[in-house]
Parts: sequence; structure tokens; C-alpha cells
Amino acid sequence: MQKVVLIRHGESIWNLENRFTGWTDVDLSEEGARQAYRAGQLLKKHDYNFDAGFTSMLKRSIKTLHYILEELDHLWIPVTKSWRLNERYYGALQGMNKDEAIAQYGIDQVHKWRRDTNEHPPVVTKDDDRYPGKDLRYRLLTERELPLTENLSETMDRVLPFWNEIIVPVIRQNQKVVICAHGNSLRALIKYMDNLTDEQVADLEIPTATPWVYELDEGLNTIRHYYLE
Ligand SMILES: O=C(O)[C@@H](CO)OP(=O)(O)O
Repeated sequence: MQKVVLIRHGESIWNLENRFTGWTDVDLSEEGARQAYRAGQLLKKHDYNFDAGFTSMLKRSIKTLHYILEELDHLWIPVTKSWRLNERYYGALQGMNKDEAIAQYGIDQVHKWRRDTNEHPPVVTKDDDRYPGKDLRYRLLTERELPLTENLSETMDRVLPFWNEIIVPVIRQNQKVVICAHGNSLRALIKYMDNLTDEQVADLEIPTATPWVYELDEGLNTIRHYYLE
């Protein structure tokens, strides 16, 4: 049996302001940083230790993992950062307040944008400052990889190769792995791991900075999962 710990970043400033975030690189709120340290303390209390960490290229996740590893006195483990674990790219919704979006577009449309597996948020154009092609950190990505918008299915298309080709081989070497990512990149991973239907994944809400333990069998099928308390 293998245990993998998944964790969504702590509360960000835009979580607090209720704004669509996606690939916008907003920082943790003060409470978000405290949540991350508390998650580290919880893992320590339960005697968790890790050999390898994985996170996105966004500071709210990078810092959350860093604070957790600091609490565990584990800052020395290798941490791999990849855009493939980034939050779902929310296109032209990024920056918009979610209540204002509901007032403008209606609750049903906003719910579809947020939780339907196949619905695309409105696109950004390539001259928009929010286009990832303008961001230095993504300069090695191909044009096809740079999103203008993304639904959950497309998020799965970029998360799953990273899981299968990069993380799974590390787990198979019996390394203990922690993955710190985002609400929707984790939903994409769990949809695949637990074979969830579109309806089931629409109801899956992942709390911030709460260690989520996945126990996997030899074939890396889920035996059970639970949040640490
Ligand atoms: O704004 C976002 O990027 C995500 C995560 O905070 O929001 P939602 O839960 O609406 O998909």
C-alpha cells in the first residue's frame, strides 16, 4: 500500500476577494499562510514524512508546500514545479468577482463555467495581458500548450501526463509523495484516479490547505481516502 498526500494551497487573496483566479499568480492571504503552517503541523503530528514534492508554477501552491515542508523540517526534499499542476486556466473570467459574474451572466451560466467538465469560460485574446504567452515562466511551452481558456477536460489532458509519466514512476520507487496544487487541477486528477462521472466531479469541493490522504494498492487504484484531522 502506498500513501500519497494531496493538498490544495491555502486561502489566496483572490479566494478571499471571491475572484476567478486561474493562472493569475496571486499570493496567499495571511490566513492562507497560517493554514499552510497548520497543515504542516498536522502532518507532523501524524508522523508523515516525504521523499518528493510536486507543485505548480504559482506562488500560492509553491509557498503552501514550502511552509508545510518547513514545519516538517523537510525543506531539503526535491520539489518539482510544473505548469501542468497549475489551476485550470479561467480565460477572460480571470480577475472577475464571482458574484458580479452571477449578476451579469446568471447563476446557471456561472455554475457551468465553474463546474461543468466541458464548458469553456470566455477566451482571452493573445494581446491580453492575461495571455500566458506573455509570461516569462511559460516561455518553454509550445503555442498549443498555452491556453486561451480551459475546461476541466482540457485541464485533465495536461495534468494526467504529468501524473502518469512523472509522479507515478516516483511512487513506484516507493517514494513518499506530496502534491500541492489547486482546486481544479486536483479535481482533474481525482476524476481520473477515482473514475468519477462528470456529475460526481461537479459536486467535489476541496478545502484549502487540508491534507488529503490517498491510500493506493499496488496497481495504484484507490483503496480509500480521507482528510487528516
Ligand atoms: O478561481 C479559481 O481559479 C478557482 C479556485 O479558487 O475557483 P472555482 O472554485 O470557482 O473553480
